[in-house]
Amino acid sequence: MAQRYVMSIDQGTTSTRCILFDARGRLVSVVQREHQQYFPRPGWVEHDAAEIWRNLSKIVPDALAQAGATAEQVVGLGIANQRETTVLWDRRTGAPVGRAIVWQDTRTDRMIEQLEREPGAKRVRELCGLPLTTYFSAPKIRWMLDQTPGLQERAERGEVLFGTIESWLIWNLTGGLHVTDVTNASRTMLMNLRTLSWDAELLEFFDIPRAMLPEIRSSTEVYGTTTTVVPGIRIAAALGDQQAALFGQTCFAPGEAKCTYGTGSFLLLNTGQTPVLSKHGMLTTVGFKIGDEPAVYALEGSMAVTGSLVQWFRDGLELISSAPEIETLARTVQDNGGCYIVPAFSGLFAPHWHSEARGVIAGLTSYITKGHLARAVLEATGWQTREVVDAMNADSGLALSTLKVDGGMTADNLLMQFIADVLDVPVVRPMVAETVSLGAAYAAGLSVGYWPDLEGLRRNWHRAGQWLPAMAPTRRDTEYAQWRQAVELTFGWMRPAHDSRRPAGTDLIDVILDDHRQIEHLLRELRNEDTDRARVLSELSALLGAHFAATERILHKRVDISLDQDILDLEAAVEAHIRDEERTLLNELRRSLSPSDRTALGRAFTAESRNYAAIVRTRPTIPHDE
Ligand SMILES: Nc1ncnc2c1ncn2[C@@H]1O[C@H](COP(=O)(O)OP(=O)(O)O)[C@@H](O)[C@H]1O
Ligand SMILES: O=P(O)(O)OC[C@H](O)CO
Repeated sequence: MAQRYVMSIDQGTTSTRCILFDARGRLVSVVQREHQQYFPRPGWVEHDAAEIWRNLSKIVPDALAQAGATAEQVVGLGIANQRETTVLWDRRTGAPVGRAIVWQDTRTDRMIEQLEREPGAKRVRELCGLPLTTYFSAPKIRWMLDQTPGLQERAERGEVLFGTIESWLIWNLTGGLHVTDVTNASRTMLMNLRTLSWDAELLEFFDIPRAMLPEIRSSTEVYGTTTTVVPGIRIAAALGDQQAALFGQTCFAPGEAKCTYGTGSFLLLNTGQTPVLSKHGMLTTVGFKIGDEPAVYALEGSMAVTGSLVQWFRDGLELISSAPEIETLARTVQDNGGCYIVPAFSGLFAPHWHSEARGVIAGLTSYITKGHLARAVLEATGWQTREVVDAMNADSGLALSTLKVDGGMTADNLLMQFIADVLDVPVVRPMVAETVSLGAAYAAGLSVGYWPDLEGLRRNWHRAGQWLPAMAPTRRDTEYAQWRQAVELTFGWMRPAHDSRRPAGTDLIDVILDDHRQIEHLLRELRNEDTDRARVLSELSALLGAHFAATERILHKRVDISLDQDILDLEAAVEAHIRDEERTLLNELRRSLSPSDRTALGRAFTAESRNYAAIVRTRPTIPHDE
């Protein structure tokens, strides 16, 4: 009989991998393709979902060809994917709406500041287990719906669909099945952690139409069969990549944990069948759900920037030409020379969750060489792990006794030793380093009966590397204190919009767009019956007055909108003003103004708004309609 395989796809932040595994969990073939990273503005990160799909279409047949196998020999396909990254697409044509917004993207930081002030903000974490930050899908969806006129209405009619990457890939592979798995759904901020279904309160909070959302399914079940690329393969599992790694590391029992060190790093602890809400900055997430069995939950400590700091050292600073060279360079010195790098490139994730933080290099003196910087880069991953483990221990009431690791950075011995040193526990690495792919394969294999049970999978786990702690406690404590001091320096760098502390040099177009988004937000708030209308009307009145005054004085454009009119008429007039300005005036300004003019006018516009706010506090406000 012909050999049978499980196929897994790992759609990661930087590349997509297709791997065939045999029954003993051994790799039979591996094909990988990178996709382009788009950084259109500081803090923005985008992917082209169509490119990711094209890459997948190439690597799947290539992986089969490399193994000399046919589709009939594949018992099932498991998909693991970068989580949270948000794709919108047209149900009819299947074309993505703009680029996908990647999990690292911080463009919604101001929106988050505003949402935090909303009455329902406190409930969000209780319902979905996640803090309000730029990281998750809901604010990204909201941002996309706000950007394109008419998109919200189309989403309400179900003409525009949302999915995380596995959902997008399954849609394409099956010719239109719109599903997501429960682990990915648990990263959107829209799923209720206990009912495992979309939550009405959360949908209303973010104003996201239910019609655009996929159906939530288990992590292991046959969703459908591929109809394209290589037709006839059962899609038998899907998991977020970090949950897939938890599965691949066979952390099936409560108390078992792993940390995957890739672009970012993610430590997950299996907490069993009850969700544990963190008091120390961990996320509560779904670990996996096997068929009809109850879901298994996890606590997660997410570190946004770890391997990507090494990439920045290589590509941004050009101090090394390949990632492994960082270890060689770091070994040219004995220690970090007092230098710390806190890579808050996407704000700070666990356990701090400061969307407005930005990175620092602290402790610079003329003594510091690129060797010290290389050490500081690696140590940043170690210290971030320490912060996460401390928080995890505090939440679970247990002390982690060993850390199972995997991912690209585990090739770095100096780093692995440093992690063992700062955690003061052994660090162990399994034989198969491709744990994400292996986890997706395990889940798919279980789903179709290729592997009978979890115990059999456990027996496949073999230790390949171990690092034991060797750092003196006093050194550990002193350096940890310095790290924490450096972390504090990153807080509060980016200020929210409409905060009087907004930096004076803000770009004009951004200032106007910020005003528009804030005005729309207040109008939306007015439609909410539970809202404090008097407060919102007074905020809206102040903002409209300041915005119109600045538009007239700085842009010399007359605004014929009276604040003294019925709220419905005012709403229509304001919406027309926003539409008109964004279609015409802003594009003209983009074409005609130089960057320095934009900054100067942005400063003037902000100053004029503030001036108005200061002198017109007693001017008439929008009339109450009750
Ligand atoms: N020897 C090394 N030392 C430190 N970092 C490394 C080393 N080798 C690879 N990396 C980092 O690991 C990351 C790649 O790991 P991988 O698990 O493939 O990531 P992902 O799945 O997130 O794409 C890159 O960010 C790279 O900079
Ligand atoms: O694709 P990776 O390995 O960088 O993982 C990304 C995470 O899933 C983001 O939450």
